[in-house]
Amino acid sequence: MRLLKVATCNLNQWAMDFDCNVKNIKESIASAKAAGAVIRLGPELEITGYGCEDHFLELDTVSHAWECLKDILLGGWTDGILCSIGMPIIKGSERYNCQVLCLNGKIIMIRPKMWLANDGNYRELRWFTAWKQKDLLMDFQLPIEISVALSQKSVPFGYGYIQFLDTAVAAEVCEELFTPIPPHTELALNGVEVFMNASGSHHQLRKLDLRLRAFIGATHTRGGVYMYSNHQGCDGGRLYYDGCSCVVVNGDVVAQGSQFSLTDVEVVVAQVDLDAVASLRGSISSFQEQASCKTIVPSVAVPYTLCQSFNLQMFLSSPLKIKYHSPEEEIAFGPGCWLWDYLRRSGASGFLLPLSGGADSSSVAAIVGCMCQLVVKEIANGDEQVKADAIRIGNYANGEFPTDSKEFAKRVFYTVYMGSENSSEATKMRAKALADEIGAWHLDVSIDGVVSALLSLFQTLTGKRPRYKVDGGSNAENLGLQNIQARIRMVLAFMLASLLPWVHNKAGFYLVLGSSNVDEGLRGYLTKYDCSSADINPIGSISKQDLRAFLKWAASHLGYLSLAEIEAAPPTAELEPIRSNYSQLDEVDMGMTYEELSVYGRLRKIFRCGPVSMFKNLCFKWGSNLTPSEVAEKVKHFFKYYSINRHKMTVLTPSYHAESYSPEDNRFDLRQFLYNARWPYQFSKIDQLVHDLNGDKIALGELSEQKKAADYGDGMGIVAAHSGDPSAGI
Ligand SMILES: Nc1ncnc2c1ncn2[C@@H]1O[C@H](COP(=O)(O)OP(=O)(O)OC[C@H]2O[C@@H]([n+]3cccc(C(=O)O)c3)[C@H](O)[C@@H]2O)[C@@H](O)[C@H]1O
Ligand SMILES: Nc1ncnc2c1ncn2[C@@H]1O[C@H](COP(=O)(O)OP(=O)(O)OP(=O)(O)O)[C@@H](O)[C@H]1O
Ligand SMILES: NC(=O)CC[C@H](N)C(=O)O
Repeated sequence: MRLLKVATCNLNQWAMDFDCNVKNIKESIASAKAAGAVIRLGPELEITGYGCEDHFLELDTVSHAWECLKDILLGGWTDGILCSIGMPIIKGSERYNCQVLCLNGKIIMIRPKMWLANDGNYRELRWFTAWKQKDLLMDFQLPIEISVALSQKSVPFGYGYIQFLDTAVAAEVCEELFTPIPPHTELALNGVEVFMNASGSHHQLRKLDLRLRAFIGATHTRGGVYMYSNHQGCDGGRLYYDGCSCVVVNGDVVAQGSQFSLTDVEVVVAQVDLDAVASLRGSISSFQEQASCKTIVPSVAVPYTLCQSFNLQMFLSSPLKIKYHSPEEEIAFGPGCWLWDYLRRSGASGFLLPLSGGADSSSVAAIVGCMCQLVVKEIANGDEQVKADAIRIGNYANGEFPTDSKEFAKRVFYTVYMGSENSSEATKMRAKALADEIGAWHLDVSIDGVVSALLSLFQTLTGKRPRYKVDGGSNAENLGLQNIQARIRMVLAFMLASLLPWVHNKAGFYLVLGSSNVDEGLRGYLTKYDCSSADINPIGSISKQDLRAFLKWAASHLGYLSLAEIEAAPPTAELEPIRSNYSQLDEVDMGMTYEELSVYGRLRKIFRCGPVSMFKNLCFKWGSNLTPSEVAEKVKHFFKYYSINRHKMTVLTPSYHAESYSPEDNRFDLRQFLYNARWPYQFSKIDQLVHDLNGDKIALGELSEQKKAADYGDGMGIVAAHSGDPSAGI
């Protein structure tokens, strides 16, 4: 037997905070050593943080990373343990995203990333060059200060592996695993038994399965130990890196770290027998045949052993049942942890939420409640960092700290219901009931006085007073009157967030939380700079469908029972007067259902459909219920409003990124914001297709009743917990 103890980790790094990052790296190495591990893997670009973005272009960032690495190496941290540490490195005139492999105070190899992540949220090609010299390791002269400090002049740089006396180990960096020809295939044929994947991978609902399938696939038929390390937390942007560090042996997960956690450093250890890898490889004839004619990958020989021989002090890690969170849990915990990082790092004293008693703002309130529950739980588990942050933010004194989530919420969470003459008693009561259940400091104010003051000012200026549509007003008057309410709420929210702490003798400010969901953004069913224009928004890329499922789940699992009633109520903006024969409803106003919006959103973004191909796809999808001309009307209606309102995406509140169909304009869904909203060329093509189809419906026999229900019904909502959408990318 060749027994090997390995450690990987989830680290909560913060882009550009070198002190925080080095502290976490050292702590993870110390825990790995304490557990007896001889390999320690950390996440991609862990010294700088993954999300430095254009800071990678600054030479300072690269030189600070070297300084930190020098500190780690001179501090004896790498004595007796192979450490893979991620940082940017400039070689000649190019900058590479590298794994620096260190042992006993020396750098033994530098492995630059060969296939960069450059789609969706990723723009690595903007900052790094991909390493392309695959057939040789080059000699890299270390920067002079490092060279002097380490008494080491140069190091092998490039693609290759490390040949120890008893095994071979190689790095495969994040995206490389997900390429059509991943490096581990030929590395395995070259005898590499341990793969170290350092990653910077963000959370997306239902994505974990895609990752795990890749680790399992990499080692199931070709054998190997696959180590995965990831960041965990908000490192300064819209993404939440969701940990899940793990170790997989020959296709079995034998150690799995958390996906969502408030802990800064989590080390995951596994004890494996490398003879199990050799044995599997030896039993597969095709593996042997391909290995015998492999392309030779360069290697660095290190005369050092990593393994122990058979002994009973070291038991073997056995296969685990993989833990997946349901999408509802993902919505609670991902944004909940992201909010905590944002709060503790922003210097704010809490959150303020305009709480309408509707589904969206109530979801945000529940997520903040979940955050408070997580904080109390983590403190009870003994996390000193969470405790120190909570004491500071919650303003505790005399050795007190949070032990009850409602008590903690009262200190860090204000909710405010801002009613107008158009608000109903029902939403007002729901808002109050929910705030009480969470423990928030709740306020209830009427904004009618401010609205009428503004209208009087307008009347003095123009001599006219607008009327609602139900009272005989025009569309423009109706919209104007609605938007005054929405925008006054925004002004009031920011005023309260900055002044309420002062009223309560607390220092600092509160962050205003926004609550528009992804579908409203896509359709533009929100007022520009309304109450949803906030500092940050935890649900901005989550669909209404998923939020409703979340509310049902949260009612029982977070213990906020009033959410069940909130979920059951029809969504309404309550911006127009309620009359016996009229009450404003979202889906009527929008001219489409939230379910349909989810379908349009996915087709537009994930399947990259323009109007014509969306029409064709929907003819198949909905064709048994709708004629082509009905489908055409729906598609045109959607594209008209999408394009009229696209400008609103440019000022969207920064939101947690949770969905691959997010329309977020600033970083993710890059499109113009001035359109010809009549789409004359595309719409006339659709008209021609409708004409050619001559009113045909899709042949009914071709669709089973079950499929029809799934496609037109709730088939686009929350699906099985871990059925990742392969087309969504990883
Ligand atoms: N192409 C373009 N490029 C840049 N900016 C453009 C623009 N077209 C209009 N604009 C600007 O945008 C303004 C129109 O947008 P906006 O002010 O949003 O106004 P608008 O879209 O006309 O109205 C807001 C809609 O959101 C609905 N709503 C639903 C639910 C909740 C809430 C809420 O607020 O709580 C609101 C409300 O019922 C109404 O139908 C124009 O007055 C103009 O200033
Ligand atoms: N009466 C209100 N008091 C406080 N905030 C409000 C009020 N009405 C609306 N808002 C704020 O404006 C946002 C947008 O309103 P909108 O009606 O779209 O959402 P909602 O009421 O939370 O949910 P739903 O869309 O399910 O009705 C809300 O999420 C909320 O933050
Ligand atoms: N940092 C990366 O290479 C990201 C890879 C991949 N797109 C992921 O999300 O996991």
